[in-house]
Amino acid sequence: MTLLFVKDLQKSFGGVVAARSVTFSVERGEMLAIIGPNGAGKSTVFNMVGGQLRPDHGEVRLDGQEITHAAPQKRFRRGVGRTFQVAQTFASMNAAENVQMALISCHRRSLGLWAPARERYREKAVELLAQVGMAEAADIPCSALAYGDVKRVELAIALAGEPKLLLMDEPTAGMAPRERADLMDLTATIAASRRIGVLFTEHDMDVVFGHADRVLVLLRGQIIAAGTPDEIRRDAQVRRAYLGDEHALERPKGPGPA
Ligand SMILES: Nc1ncnc2c1ncn2[C@@H]1O[C@H](COP(=O)(O)OP(=O)(O)OP(=O)(O)O)[C@@H](O)[C@H]1O
Repeated sequence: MTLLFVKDLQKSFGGVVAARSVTFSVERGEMLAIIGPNGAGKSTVFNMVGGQLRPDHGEVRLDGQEITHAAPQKRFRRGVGRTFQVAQTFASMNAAENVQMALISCHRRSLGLWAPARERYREKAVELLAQVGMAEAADIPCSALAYGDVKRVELAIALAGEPKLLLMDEPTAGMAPRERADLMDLTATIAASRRIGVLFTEHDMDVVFGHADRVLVLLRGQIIAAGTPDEIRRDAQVRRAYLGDEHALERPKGPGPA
């Protein structure tokens, strides 16, 4: 069964139609990018899937179950995880404690109260950090980590909730080019091995064309194209939408200097 199915989503703000008849799906293990010029409606669609915005019309289904009007917390329990544009870790806590907090909040009902918080889920947290290449940073405060490493810790935090679908809002914003490629390679490997569907918005075309399995292009709230990175790069309507930025759709040249 399709993991995420979005049908006919519609959202207006006053007179502005931010999303119009938006229909798409995400399969398990698939990386789907939503792109489009500024104001195209990417955040609007993304937030309707995450539950931060209520659609005027249409439906959102996860694993066949309707979640169109479910609050973000309920979606989270159903398997929708999310990372944000700006990393959301607690700077004063170390990497392991940040992941432990996420694990404690995910498993809160099955916990006894006698174990000190510092020990709860420590092993599982370090295991998750190892999966994102950060096991050695377990005891380092997040405030002392490089930004790219904080984003990896954030990925481990998102994985603590065992998501079926991971929403990533501009996952590589603020990162150096090599760090971007590394984070997205890691995300793709984890998505494939755990069969997690990943829906992400992204302005960096190297990231999109280098890491998405499929790309959706929005323009003025409507999907104008959907396909593989190569199909999208060749699409005349998409090229016109990006007119004025003629390099935006060029083939990535591989990782540049960090
Ligand atoms: N809360 C809001 N109130 C009024 N208008 C809004 C609101 N949110 C979005 N819009 C409008 O809806 C349209 C789509 O906005 P949206 O933020 O979804 O685009 P976007 O593709 O994410 O843009 P960007 O790349 O600049 O982040 C824009 O015209 C925007 O001004």
